[in-house]
Amino acid sequence: MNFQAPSLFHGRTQKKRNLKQLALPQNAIDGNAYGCEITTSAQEHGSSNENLHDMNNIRLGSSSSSSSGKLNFPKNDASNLYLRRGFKGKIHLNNNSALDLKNENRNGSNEGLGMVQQSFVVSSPTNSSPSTTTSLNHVFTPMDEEVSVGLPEGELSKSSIFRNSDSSTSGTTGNSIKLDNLVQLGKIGSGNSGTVIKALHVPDSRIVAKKTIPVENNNHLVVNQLVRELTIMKSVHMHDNIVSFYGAYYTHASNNEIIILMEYMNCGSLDKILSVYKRYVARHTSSRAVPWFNGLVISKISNGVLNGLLYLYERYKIIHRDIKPSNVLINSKGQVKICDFGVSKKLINSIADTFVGTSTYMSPERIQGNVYSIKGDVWSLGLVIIELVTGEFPLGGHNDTPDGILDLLQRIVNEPSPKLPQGQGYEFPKEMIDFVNRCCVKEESQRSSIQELLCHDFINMYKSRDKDYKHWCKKVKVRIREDKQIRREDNERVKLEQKQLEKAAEAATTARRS
Ligand SMILES: Nc1ncnc2c1ncn2[C@@H]1O[C@H](COP(=O)(O)OP(=O)(O)OP(=O)(O)O)[C@@H](O)[C@H]1O
Repeated sequence: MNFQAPSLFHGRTQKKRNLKQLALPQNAIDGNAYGCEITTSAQEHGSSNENLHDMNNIRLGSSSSSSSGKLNFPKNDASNLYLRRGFKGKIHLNNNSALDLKNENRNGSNEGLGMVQQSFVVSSPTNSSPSTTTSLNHVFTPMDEEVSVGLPEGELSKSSIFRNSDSSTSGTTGNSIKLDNLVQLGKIGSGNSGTVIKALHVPDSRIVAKKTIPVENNNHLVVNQLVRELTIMKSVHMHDNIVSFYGAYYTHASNNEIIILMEYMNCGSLDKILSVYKRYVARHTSSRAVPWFNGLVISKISNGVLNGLLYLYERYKIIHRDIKPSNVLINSKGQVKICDFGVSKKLINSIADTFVGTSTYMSPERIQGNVYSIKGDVWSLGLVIIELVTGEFPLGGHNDTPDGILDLLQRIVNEPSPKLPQGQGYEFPKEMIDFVNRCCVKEESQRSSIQELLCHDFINMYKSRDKDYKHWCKKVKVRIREDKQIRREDNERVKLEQKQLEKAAEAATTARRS
């Protein structure tokens, strides 16, 4: 493979976190479909190679003796390289070329080691043909060029919708994001309407979530309706409990798709956290795992969701209509935010299509086609809380799976209101039990309003516990990372075992033939 020494340091130093970006040209690393391998050696300044392969992150250089090691990259679009201050060494690419790495202290000494992060990009080579290019433009996987939606005359033009929100009450999101300036970091998840990936916005080192919604058959009706709804989303100013919207784009790729850029929430959605918790419990069967979703956490989540809903309604008359665990996001700063409001699901999928598995958080009045108010979202919140603390969707779990959507819908309408379980090892504060009961009232007019719930004792009793909740979020973040690592290792093990089995089968066939 041809390789030219790249301009390693892609300028920017983040002041706050002392981050620098290190960019390798796309083809600098001759990776294969499964990633690439880098050999490192740290011989100078007495740095040793810690070889801490932490997800996409590699940490180099700890304290004393010199050493070297191999680092295998999984198939990633980007990775981080952490160099301790004072680290000096070489990074050997598997094409026999080497890059010098230096991270000297200002005084050039090795004292006061501090972590400095260098990010570089290892693009998964879709086109593995060698290239000599060193242009930084080639480092970043270029996205499709955004194009006009082709709205009918008089409708919103590209410029009015396909830019990020400009100003807000609590600050500004600043410049618009260009898709070309994004580097994909990996898939976060996918839902009924599309796929969400994590991406790095290179100019300001901001991590964003990029949601792609395919629009089948160039359906202009759908596109135009989405554009109208995205316009509403764009107009929503920043709020502590609403995921910030950075922009929306319509692209002509192999298929047409709408791209929505939004704030990345680093602990993910409640459904994901619940899954991580379940796996954590399964791995710690011997020691009784402390429930993650305790009174404090549920109170803070409820408070965040209710405040977000109230803001959307009072300021914009928006009713969310789709409160469910995957639409409530958390970050390690202790923030709770709701997402996915405003984009009409019915345009993308019918109710039956959106019904996956055994859950729907729709209120009885909505199912029955009655007038739907913001209290429908209160019902959904009640179900979300029950699901978080029991680990099961309340109207369909515990080995009592409904027979399809019609059975589930009739359960919601005809069966008694869902409640928090009592006994069987469950213990909840009485305030929490009352709170959930007030959310899960089937008769809409009897159900508590958002304002009433925000004044409930269950919300007030944890008001002064922000610090504890923040601590919880940080811990959850660590557990998510551990879970990812364990699952990655498990996958690798399974792959290896499969390979070994295939080899053994091949050897047996060869032996039989001969
Ligand atoms: N801004 C974000 N930050 C971090 N993770 C996100 C963000 N937005 C979405 N996700 C994650 O991506 C997953 C997929 O989101 P998406 O909105 O496509 O579908 P969904 O909400 O799960 O289902 P549906 O399409 O039915 O609404 C979510 O479950 C969530 O875990």
